[in-house]
Amino acid sequence: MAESTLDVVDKSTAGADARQFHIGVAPGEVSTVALLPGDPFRIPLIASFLDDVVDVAHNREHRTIVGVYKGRRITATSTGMGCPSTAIAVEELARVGVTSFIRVGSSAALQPGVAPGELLVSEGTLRNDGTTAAYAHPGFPAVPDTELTLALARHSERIALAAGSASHRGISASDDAFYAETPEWISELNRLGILNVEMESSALFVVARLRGLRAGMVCSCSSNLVSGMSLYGDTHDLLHAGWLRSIEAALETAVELEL
Ligand SMILES: O=P(O)(O)O[C@H]1O[C@H](CO)[C@@H](O)[C@H]1O
Ligand SMILES: O=c1cc[nH]c(=O)[nH]1
Repeated sequence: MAESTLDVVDKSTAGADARQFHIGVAPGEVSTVALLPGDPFRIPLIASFLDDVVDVAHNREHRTIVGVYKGRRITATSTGMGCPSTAIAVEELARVGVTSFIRVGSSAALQPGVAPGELLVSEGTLRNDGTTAAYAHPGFPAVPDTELTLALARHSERIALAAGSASHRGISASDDAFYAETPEWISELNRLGILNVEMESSALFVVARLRGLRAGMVCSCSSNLVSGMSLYGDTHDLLHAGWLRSIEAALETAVELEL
């Protein structure tokens, strides 16, 4: 057989020290901790908590800013929706210097008694996504950093209670297909005691673990899939208030743990 003339790229190292292809950020432009909303239009909400905000980059769904909260440099980058773009954002942010990640998202509740705008802190995620299958054995757990999660849960509860709201913690699920969440699937997740469903934490937790990074997630409840609520739009003001509380909890965690 003829010798191969291919010079196959190794993506684990290629371009690692350059301006990153998707997020458009170069090494040194960001801090060691990043807050990760899904939606780029939520970046200004995070900016409203920060001083000395600098717009770093905005490419595709990934908008990045850096600012200062209580003396600590904080980055915020939007992941876009779903595990594929989240894995890319985490990989590329790690290459430019981020070591800790806190997702501040929206998520639907799967247990009765959880209302829109309440906070949901993840203790682990059921991996119903395709992206992490490319990274790890199906039995590999998607788990956040323990110390980060305990601090995040404590700040979330304090901030939510002070606002007359509530914070919950439990196991999350990440789905790929928002509109393929059938009543049967929602019932099964509920039966397993899963607290909430969203679309990014599986990739965040698995990639972070495999790369030796720290990660956690706090979401604002957007709706409750087992309480007969079907209209997402009606809950927007409550969802928005929960986003603000989740951002404050993530920032306080970053300061306390010096992330
Ligand atoms: O509001 P974000 O953070 O994007 O999170 C949730 O909202 C999107 C679905 O509506 C998915 O990305 C899901 O995870
Ligand atoms: O996956 C998701 C995320 C938010 N809300 C849902 O109903 N499903």
